[in-house]
Amino acid sequence: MTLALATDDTGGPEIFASLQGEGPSAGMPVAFLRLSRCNLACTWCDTPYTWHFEGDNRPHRGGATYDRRANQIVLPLADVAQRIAALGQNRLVITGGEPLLQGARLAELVALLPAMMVEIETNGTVAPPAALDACVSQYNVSPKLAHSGNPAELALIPERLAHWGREPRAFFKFVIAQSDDVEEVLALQRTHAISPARIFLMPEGTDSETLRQRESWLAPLCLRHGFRLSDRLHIHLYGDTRGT
Ligand SMILES: C[S@@+](CC[C@H](N)C(=O)[O-])C[C@H]1O[C@@H](n2cnc3c(N)ncnc32)[C@H](O)[C@@H]1O
Ligand SMILES: Nc1nc2[nH]cc(C(=O)O)c2c(=O)[nH]1
Ligand code: SF4
Ligand SMILES: [Mg+2]
Repeated sequence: MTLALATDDTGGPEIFASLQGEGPSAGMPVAFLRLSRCNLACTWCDTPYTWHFEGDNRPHRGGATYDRRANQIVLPLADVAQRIAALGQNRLVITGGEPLLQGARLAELVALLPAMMVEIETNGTVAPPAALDACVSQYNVSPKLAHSGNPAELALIPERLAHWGREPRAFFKFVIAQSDDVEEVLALQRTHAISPARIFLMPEGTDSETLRQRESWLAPLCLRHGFRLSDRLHIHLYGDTRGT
């Protein structure tokens, strides 16, 4: 059994140690595993190399294209597990791309790992299989608002959002580019009765200046609505660089 992984700048698998830069565990030292492929196509995605493969025009869900010859690495689960264990961390963040597209294989991967907390970054559109769900400590769910450019019927699936709303291990992390985007968050919060303490607003941006500027108007909005603010620590520390 194998996993399809994103590659770093050297062409190797994107498995690395870093500080979690976003959400409830920000600042924690963790191991990262970045998988390839996504079912959405956010206009501002900071990892388009995981899904926007060139050289093929076959249609793919969300308007992206999919190329079997793409720059992704397919590795046996045992090799992935060995590389993660070698990082010596006690917490693993699995991201992508959309990692739950390979959910069944992830369950097999976790079974090969030393005991670790497992955190999943997801766009919230794909259900985790029960075998994986049983090993997950935390879900960081980032539903995509209109400004992401995805059709709402693909990005905001009501029964999926209702599931995450009921899931106590799930935190919501909304990417915000303009203050108007928060109206959509408030509507989703009301519909799914989500406590504001489980909602993070995070500025869209891949450089410190943009993040700081957007945080200047996001902070008062968080105060007004009881939401939490997420910075993007890794951007300040390392810039928009693969493998960090
Ligand atoms: C690259 S995504 C991978 C996981 C999953 N596909 C998702 O969207 O949650 C990881 C996180 O980065 C966020 N993100 C991606 N591009 C961003 C950008 N330009 N500015 C701020 N956050 C961004 C996503 O919303 C998500 O929370
Ligand atoms: N340091 C760091 N923290 C992160 N938190 C979520 C990330 C992601 O891309 O899912 C990410 C990332 O790419 N790097
Ligand atoms: S859902 Fe996540 S990986 Fe997919 S395009 Fe959007 S931000 Fe990128
Ligand atoms: Mg990232």
